[in-house]
Amino acid sequence: MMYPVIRRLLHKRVVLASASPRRQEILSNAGLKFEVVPSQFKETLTKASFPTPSAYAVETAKQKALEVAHRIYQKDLRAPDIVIGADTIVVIEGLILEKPVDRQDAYSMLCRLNGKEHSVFTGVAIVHCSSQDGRLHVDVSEFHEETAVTFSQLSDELLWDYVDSGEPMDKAGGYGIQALGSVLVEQVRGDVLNVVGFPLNHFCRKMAELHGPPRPAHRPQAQRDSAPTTDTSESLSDVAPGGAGSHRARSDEGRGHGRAQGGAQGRGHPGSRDADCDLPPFPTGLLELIDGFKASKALFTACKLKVFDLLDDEGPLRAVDVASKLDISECGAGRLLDVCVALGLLDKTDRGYRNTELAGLHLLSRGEHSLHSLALHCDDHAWPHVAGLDRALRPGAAAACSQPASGAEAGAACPDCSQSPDTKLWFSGATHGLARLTARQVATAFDLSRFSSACDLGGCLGALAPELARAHPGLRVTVFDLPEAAEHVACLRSTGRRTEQVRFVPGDFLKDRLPEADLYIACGLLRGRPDDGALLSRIAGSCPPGGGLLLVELALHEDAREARPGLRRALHCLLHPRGPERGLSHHRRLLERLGFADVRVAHTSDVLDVVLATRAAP
Ligand SMILES: Cc1cn([C@H]2C[C@H](O)[C@@H](COP(=O)(O)OP(=O)(O)OP(=O)(O)O)O2)c(=O)[nH]c1=O
Repeated sequence: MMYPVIRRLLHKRVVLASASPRRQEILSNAGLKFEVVPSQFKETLTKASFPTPSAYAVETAKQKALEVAHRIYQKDLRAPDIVIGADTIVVIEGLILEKPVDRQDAYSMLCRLNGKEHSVFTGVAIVHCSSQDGRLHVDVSEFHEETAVTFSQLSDELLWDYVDSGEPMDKAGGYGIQALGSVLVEQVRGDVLNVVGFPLNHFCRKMAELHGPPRPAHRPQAQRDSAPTTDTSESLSDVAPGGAGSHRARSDEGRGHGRAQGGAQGRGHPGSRDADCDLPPFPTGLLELIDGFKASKALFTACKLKVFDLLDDEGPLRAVDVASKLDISECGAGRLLDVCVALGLLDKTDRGYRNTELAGLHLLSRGEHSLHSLALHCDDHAWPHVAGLDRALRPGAAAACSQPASGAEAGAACPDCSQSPDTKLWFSGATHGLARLTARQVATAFDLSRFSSACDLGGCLGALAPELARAHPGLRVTVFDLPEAAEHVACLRSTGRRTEQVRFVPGDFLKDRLPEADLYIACGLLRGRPDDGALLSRIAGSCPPGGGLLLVELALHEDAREARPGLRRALHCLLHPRGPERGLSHHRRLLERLGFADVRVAHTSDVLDVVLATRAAP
């Protein structure tokens, strides 16, 4: 069972700004998918300046979360959707106790708590982030939860024994109720998870309030910020009778940050029912899925018309000007531009439409991180493929692709595979922006310091080599690709990137002798290639014992429970009904058969998986 509101967050980039293993465990157990980025905020706020201890905890939680949100934004130039911060304090007789600084301090704290009741407060900050005008925009929601804990009367000896266990040191008030510290506790009133560091129940209610569809007008909204109430299941339900209008209202509240970055944001929960009118939960997420193809097509069309280029050059522009400059109808232009606004790709101002930061970064036809060609590729190749999906799934259409690959026409190696959108994608140049966006993650996915030379087969469109050189200053990188690919590497030279470590060697990795190296890199070369074993065996033949092979592939991830990677892989397989299913286990088996050992995997992003294998001694 998963809280509906947690399910709604599965497609958002959620970050927990905490190093606390307890908080991580509580949120993981609830099914939330999140990244952990511990906060570097120094907990030095002046306690006396806060009207209440809880206000101090809430402010500390907020500062923790904001520090992480700003750090991520500075690093990625992309706002995460949600950053969660928390701070737990113990309060006895008005005195705030945080983590003990040493054993004596821990003992003193425990003595204060001995035989008495105290309060544990956890302040929580939920920071919704978006990027506006090139700056991070935050919308902070906060709350606190209080739990009363009573200690038994305990002997000095027991308290010292407990201090000597080491448990108190990283915990507010010097005890951990979830472990050995439970022997100290006689009574708890309230949410015990709040004591352990995170008030999950209150968090879910708060999130339901923030992310749930508006409740029907005839049922007044319950007061949510009070202590835990008994209507938990009701308040967490997805129920929102109404129709499409209810979703619209949610977007209008300004909670649409990251609209263009995720997929369905919630799914109907068949288990919960509105007791009053016996309607099923309103399937907001499902309707978003049903409409998803229209959103994609609008984005593709705007890219094809170069709307974003035009607005970058001349914006802000009104619909009438966009229409005349692109030679489309005024009414059509207005509608397309408004859809782009709703998708978070354009802003509508008094002076006309202009690109959002997301569109400016990724949807112009030029630019280092442009995904424009990827969008065009999806429109031209993946779209017709998806449109014919029902035919491809019919019996008889599922025979495994068995034609051998030949020569350097990698994308056209097999007629069936050549029709597969993702295979073409790697070879069409459409992934240039994607390759650039992911190159750093790939280059740093593993410690490669034991290698002195690397050979990037196929060159990965010139994107990976400079990142490898940057991340591993001792590594010489050879890009081995067809002569016509030399321009990719040459153009890096003109951009002044670190290139003294990088050289280009022309050749066909399917036919020619591979340049010597102790690390071979095959980026996007295997997927859709029926003879992937033959290519890997060529590499194995050149790789010295102790040498490595770095494989980078789309959607190898086999764990369908992982929301985004799982979905990506499932969609990939669906689009390749005639291709063999090749996930991590296939590659692992193949590599081991070819004499590679210690096969390790890094899931670098939602998009790529990186595998590092070491050539065993013969
Ligand atoms: C009272 C009590 C606290 N604690 C923990 C919860 C918190 O992790 C910790 C209080 O310290 P915090 O400063 O709230 O959190 P933290 O330093 O562990 O992590 P971060 O600042 O990165 O978010 O005490 C228990 O684990 N059990 C308990 O019974």
